[in-house]
Amino acid sequence: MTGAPVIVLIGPMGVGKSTVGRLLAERLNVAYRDTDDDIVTAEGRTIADIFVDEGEPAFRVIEKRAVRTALAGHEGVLALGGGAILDPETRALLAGQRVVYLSMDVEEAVKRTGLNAARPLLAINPRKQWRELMEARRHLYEEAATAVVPTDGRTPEEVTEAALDALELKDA
Ligand SMILES: Nc1ncnc2c1ncn2[C@@H]1O[C@H](COP(=O)(O)OP(=O)(O)OP(=O)(O)O)[C@@H](O)[C@H]1O
Ligand SMILES: O=C(O)C1=C[C@@H](O)[C@@H](O)[C@H](O)C1
Ligand SMILES: [Mg+2]
Repeated sequence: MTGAPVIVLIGPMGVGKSTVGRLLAERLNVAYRDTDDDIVTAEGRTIADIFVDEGEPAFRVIEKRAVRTALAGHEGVLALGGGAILDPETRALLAGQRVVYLSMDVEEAVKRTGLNAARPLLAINPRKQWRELMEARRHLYEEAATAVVPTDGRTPEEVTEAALDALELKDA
């Protein structure tokens, strides 16, 4: 019998979920886990390859399963893929969890993600794509969040401290 993750990180591609997630895990002395990594390991191929081979809807089915498994089996810090909150069952599972939404503005997003082909949803015209994704998703991130932590102009260490403060886990 395992409990829930101590923190679930959500937010858009490149906002720093992996970077901050590892720092939070170190601070809290727990393990870090990332559902994108779980999917790559289980499938034996990259996320970009899954998108190309099977399309986004098939990826979302795989992702939903990976998120459910990780929420039930991981007690450390858990980062979800940027689009995981699109799924209503995933959002229902997040209710009652300690969820941190890491946010940033579009210019910061372009700086952090660049033109990286590993992010298939930002492969063409990343600034426009990112704006459109956020229009569709911002309210979902906000609704799922226990705490919103802006990352613009903050180092990963500062974001980590802000998240611990927001969750009142500073002395944990
Ligand atoms: N607070 C920060 N300030 C500046 N750069 C940052 C910050 N946090 C992360 N980065 C940089 O931004 C990039 C994306 O960070 P990271 O991979 O942690 O984001 P992510 O949310 O896990 O992205 P992904 O969508 O790939 O899962 C990396 O190059 C990282 O070093
Ligand atoms: O925002 C998204 O829809 C995605 C984010 C990444 O974490 C990956 O899960 C994938 O590239 C899709
Ligand atoms: Mg990541």
